[in-house]
Amino acid sequence: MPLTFSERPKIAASSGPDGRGELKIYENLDDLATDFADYVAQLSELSVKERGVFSVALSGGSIISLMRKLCEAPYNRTVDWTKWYVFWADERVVAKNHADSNYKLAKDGILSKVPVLSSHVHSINDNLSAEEAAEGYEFILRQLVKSRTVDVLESRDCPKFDLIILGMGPDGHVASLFPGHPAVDQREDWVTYITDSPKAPPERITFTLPVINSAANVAIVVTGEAKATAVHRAIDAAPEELEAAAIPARMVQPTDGKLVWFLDRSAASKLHCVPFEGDFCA
Ligand SMILES: O=C(O)[C@H](O)[C@@H](O)[C@H](O)[C@H](O)COP(=O)(O)O
Repeated sequence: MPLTFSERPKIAASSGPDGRGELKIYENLDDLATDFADYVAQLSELSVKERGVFSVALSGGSIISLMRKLCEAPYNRTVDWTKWYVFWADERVVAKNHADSNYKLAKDGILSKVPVLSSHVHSINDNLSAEEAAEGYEFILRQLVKSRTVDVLESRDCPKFDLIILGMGPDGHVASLFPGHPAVDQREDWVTYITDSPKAPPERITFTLPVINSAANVAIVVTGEAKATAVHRAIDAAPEELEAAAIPARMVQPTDGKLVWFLDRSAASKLHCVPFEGDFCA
């Protein structure tokens, strides 16, 4: 049996300044992946117990490989996968079997290895333009909110996912919300699109910030030295340190949900709010 959640070696677990989430920092990727699997499995169990479903939105990139432990014992047996409803916080507008597809990445990495029901996996229609794909995805979401498959944030007309899992780029983008891009300021639509992504491929659909910030839980999973500056700017840079446009990762502040950062030591190396001496394990 794996170590219990609190026994597993973390370097530090603390809360970011101004309540900007809980920080979990790990010496290595294996410890991060193990704890992350535990975190997702616990949220799934809680959501299924409370609502009978677990609605989760994935991103692309390295988070899928960091979710690999969910496909192994004990999670492949203990998680009630048939209650999962899977969405994408962002998706590239390419064919679903294209190497750039986040759907393909998740299917190959996780969904083909666990008994999630294919009818519960909601990928974009890959025969449409970016604009049409975003409209179509939002339509599906609105239907599932009506059926309460995806809960709704009472205070706002917004879907309330049980968990949204985000990666972050070295520029501080999350999902396909890039610094300075008008999509970051979209407050009406639930899903928008871009055709000029600075990260290839150019055409993508993406959840807007109101949807991300309406989630019951948001996990941002970031590893590697290349992202350390963006992690600092997102979590504990003083406002005067930031250029005009706050980076999108800093704008992830769930309305009444919980934000947790899963970081390896390299990605956390420029944080000022977490000294590395001693063990902050909770
Ligand atoms: O479609 C995408 O590209 C992603 O959703 C994007 O937001 C990704 O999560 C980050 O760029 C981090 O990617 P890495 O973890 O692979 O660096």
